[in-house]
Amino acid sequence: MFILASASPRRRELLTQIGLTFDVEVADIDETPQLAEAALPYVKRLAEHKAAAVFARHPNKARLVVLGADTTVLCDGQILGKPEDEADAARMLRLLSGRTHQVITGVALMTATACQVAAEVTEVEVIALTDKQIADYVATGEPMGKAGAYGIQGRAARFIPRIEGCYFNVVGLPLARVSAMLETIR
Ligand SMILES: Cc1cn([C@H]2C[C@H](O)[C@@H](COP(=O)(O)OP(=O)(O)OP(=O)(O)O)O2)c(=O)[nH]c1=O
Repeated sequence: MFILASASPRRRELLTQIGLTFDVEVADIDETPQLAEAALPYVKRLAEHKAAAVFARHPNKARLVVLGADTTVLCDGQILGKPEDEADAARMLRLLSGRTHQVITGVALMTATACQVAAEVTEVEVIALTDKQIADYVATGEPMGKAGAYGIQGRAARFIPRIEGCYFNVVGLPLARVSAMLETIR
């Protein structure tokens, strides 16, 4: 049995895109970074925590495979999670404006015998945004529920001239990496 431990509709769509069938269960864990925790260990810890929370719920673990993931944005040393409200979204977008940041997704694949954990980094360039562009974008509602307050797969595509690395990693799952991890257990 393969379970995606995530509430993210993007992750569901991405896994479906590569032809996988799976169940979905939401882990719902505390995503607060620890004091002075760096971004890579942070996303790996959360991915593993999400996978472990769902794994623990199942009595029959012998054939259970659970995938947990966490996406965060790192800009100028600051970890940007999902915005709390519209003002927070605008603050994040002002920070991202006119510079390159990293989108980091941690993934954890848990079975009864092992837990593989990895993190993938994609560099994302954002054009210089005007106050009006930021206000108009925030008003669409798209930033809510997304790390760094934008969706590259949505309207924010027009603010992103180039990326370096895996596109799907920015949307929420590094598909080639996840697929390679799954190959090792099949
Ligand atoms: C940067 C970026 C993030 N995102 C999304 C992917 C993730 O859903 C979200 C980051 O939040 P996460 O905490 O990684 O995931 P989630 O809360 O949506 O779901 P769960 O914790 O249950 O797995 O941001 C985009 O959709 N597009 C983007 O361009």
